[in-house]
Amino acid sequence: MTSITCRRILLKLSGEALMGPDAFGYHGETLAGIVKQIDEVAALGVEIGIVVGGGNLFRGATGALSGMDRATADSMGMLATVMNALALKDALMAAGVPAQVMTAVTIAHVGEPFERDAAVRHLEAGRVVIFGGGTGNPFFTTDTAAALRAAEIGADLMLKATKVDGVYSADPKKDPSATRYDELTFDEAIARNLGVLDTAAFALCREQKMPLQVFSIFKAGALKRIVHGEAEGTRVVP
Ligand SMILES: Nc1ncnc2c1ncn2[C@@H]1O[C@H](COP(=O)(O)OP(=O)(O)OP(=O)(O)O)[C@@H](O)[C@H]1O
Ligand SMILES: O=c1ccn([C@@H]2O[C@H](COP(=O)(O)O)[C@@H](O)[C@H]2O)c(=O)[nH]1
Repeated sequence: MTSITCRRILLKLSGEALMGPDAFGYHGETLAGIVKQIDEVAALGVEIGIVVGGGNLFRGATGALSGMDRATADSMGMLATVMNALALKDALMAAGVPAQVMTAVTIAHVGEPFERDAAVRHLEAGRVVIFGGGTGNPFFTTDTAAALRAAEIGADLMLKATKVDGVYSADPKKDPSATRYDELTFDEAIARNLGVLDTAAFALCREQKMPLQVFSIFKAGALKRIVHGEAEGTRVVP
């Protein structure tokens, strides 16, 4: 196999991916498959930060649609991502992978409050750091939180692990004629309004010259192939 192309990565993990074929919550077998992929890469010595979404539990926009105050609904969404961070930490620890949860919203006894230097120390000590609570601010998403944490920890690469196998010309779940890109630029992704990542997250990656790889977390061994520099999903480049 080829040599490792990154030293430190930030993995944005879809919350919805954690529910596998179910309609809500966590699917044990799917979670185990994700943990296996993270373990494979951690075993190579790659430092791994993770931002996990909340789509398997709650999204603020859904709460707002049913009449909730948006900022309150977003706080609930952020708490959902903390729950996912704890579920992921538990599954990683059970598999023997050291992991630490850090939260953007302070919740005593649940995880450490996010602090950049401490996060880097955990990474250097070989712990997977799971960032819960998004950015800590309403009206944002975990995509933007991922781009932010990737920049803060000095990641070489941001990865978006999701349910589709890359960036398409349109949402492949809605348009079966959509075609997948192997590579495109941030300028192209923003100009074409490609909805796989929010525009704020695309823009932050572009500004920070942070390459992004979008891939399906359901493909066994995909994460390992990416850190070995092999083609997988779509690469978005500055
Ligand atoms: N141009 C596109 N290319 C690929 N996927 C797209 C595109 N436009 C929209 N999507 C949709 O974006 C989804 C992934 O992003 P989304 O933010 O909805 O979920 P997520 O990152 O999986 O987070 P969570 O489930 O935690 O909210 C895909 O499942 C896909 O249906
Ligand atoms: O910085 C953030 C990140 C997230 N939220 C809220 O959490 C949910 C779940 O996150 P997803 O990115 O949609 O998976 C999101 O819908 C927001 O309600 C937030 O407020 N701020």
